[in-house]
Amino acid sequence: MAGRVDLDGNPIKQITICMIGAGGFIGSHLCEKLLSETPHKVLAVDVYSDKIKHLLEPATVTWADRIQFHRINIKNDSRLEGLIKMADLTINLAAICTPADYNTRPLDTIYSNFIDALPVVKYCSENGKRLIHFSTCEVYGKTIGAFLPEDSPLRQDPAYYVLKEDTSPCIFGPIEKQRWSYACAKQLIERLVYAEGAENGLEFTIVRPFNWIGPRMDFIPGIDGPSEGVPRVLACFSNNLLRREPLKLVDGGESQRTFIYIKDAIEAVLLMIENPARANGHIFNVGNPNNEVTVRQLAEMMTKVYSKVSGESSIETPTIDVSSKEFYGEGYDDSDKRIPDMTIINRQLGWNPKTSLWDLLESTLTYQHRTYAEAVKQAMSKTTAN
Ligand SMILES: NC(=O)c1ccc[n+]([C@@H]2O[C@H](COP(=O)([O-])OP(=O)(O)OC[C@H]3O[C@@H](n4cnc5c(N)ncnc54)[C@H](O)[C@@H]3O)[C@@H](O)[C@H]2O)c1
Ligand SMILES: O=c1ccn([C@@H]2O[C@H](COP(=O)(O)OP(=O)(O)O[C@H]3OC[C@@H](O)[C@H](O)[C@H]3O)[C@@H](O)[C@H]2O)c(=O)[nH]1
Repeated sequence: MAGRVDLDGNPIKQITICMIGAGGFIGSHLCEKLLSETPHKVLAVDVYSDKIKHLLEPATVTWADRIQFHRINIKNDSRLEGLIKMADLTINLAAICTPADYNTRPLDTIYSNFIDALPVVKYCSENGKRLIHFSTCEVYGKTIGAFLPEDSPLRQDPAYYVLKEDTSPCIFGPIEKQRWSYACAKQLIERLVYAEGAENGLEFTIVRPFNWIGPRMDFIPGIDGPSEGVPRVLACFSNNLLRREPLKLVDGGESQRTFIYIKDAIEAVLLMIENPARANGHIFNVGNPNNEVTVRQLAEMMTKVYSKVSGESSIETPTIDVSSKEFYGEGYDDSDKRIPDMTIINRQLGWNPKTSLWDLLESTLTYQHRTYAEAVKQAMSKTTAN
């Protein structure tokens, strides 16, 4: 760790980071990276700590003095301001961010993504502290191309679908499509952070993750989360594969996504943390434009990869179609296509993703199989016995 320098060759000083939502998927990987590869200190804030338990158990770690866990619900805890004051940088990851919640729990979604984030922005601004705020690629909503006629040749033109931080509009559906409650709340908090920068000099960076995936994402229903819960697509499909049941394709699985390996994405976040002069005042897309698939193609690839890593043949009918109303309920809608433009992050931080979709699925599904296969088998045999 000695002699670490930033992108401009200046020595990197040790800092203290208040990480809110540190116990989640992204937070757990970021904590791991900071503790194992940097000298920085982490004040980890979350209501859960299961995903960072391995980093907190003193017997196993050499960095025990560099991480503190604070079990705090940021909705209503006066200790939050004190922690932000103690830190040089605050990273806010806390949010309700699973699509199954957006249309079924729109109030919780809006409160979590906007109202609960307000004090964090305010405390950073008032105390002159730097903030890295996690937004989402969902703020782009649908592409302009989605509104062109099906047979329009312009649909092939990147100008109509590549998503650019400084020029693309945010296109959401009508209010009754409550899917957009999340995107809209995230958009408003982005505008607030940006305005605090413009009017009060807040030093900020906004991150727009494009489908980061990998180990520890969400939960497997009935194993380490509620049996009726609906996680994001990686965990939904992993659950189906573990239980040897067909993967459910919502509305034909035609939506397109670009998936990035969590470990590649975390490299980008570390560059933002350690290069404030290059990251402050910017909004960054963080994704892998080379890993685009339809959800149907994702299902097919995950089926093949899971077969390889588990040694089990795939089932006869690997996928089934299901309507969004049946799967998510009333008010669901979808982003059609999400390709991040990489100009700004390339220019400011010289960062590029590395891992192909096949490779990231292979390591992630190996993890899923090792972590869950036995527990799923036991849970299923119990259900059959009953
Ligand atoms: N994973 C992705 O691909 C992705 C994509 C776009 C945006 N994001 C954004 O990145 C951030 C982190 O996402 P993630 O995938 O790690 O999600 P996650 O659900 O795994 O992590 C969020 C964490 O925040 C905590 N949290 C929520 N409300 C809290 C509160 N009131 N007080 C304290 N802790 C609270 C949760 O307990 C959880 O551990 C979110 O803001 C999300 O919107 C993620
Ligand atoms: O079992 C499933 C689950 C999901 N899907 C589909 O797979 C696609 C991806 O679904 P995900 O659950 O990963 O969620 P989305 O990509 O729509 O949104 C996510 O993207 C960015 C983040 O802000 C959030 O983490 C989340 O909103 C959607 O089209 C969804 O309808 C299925 O076809 N079957």
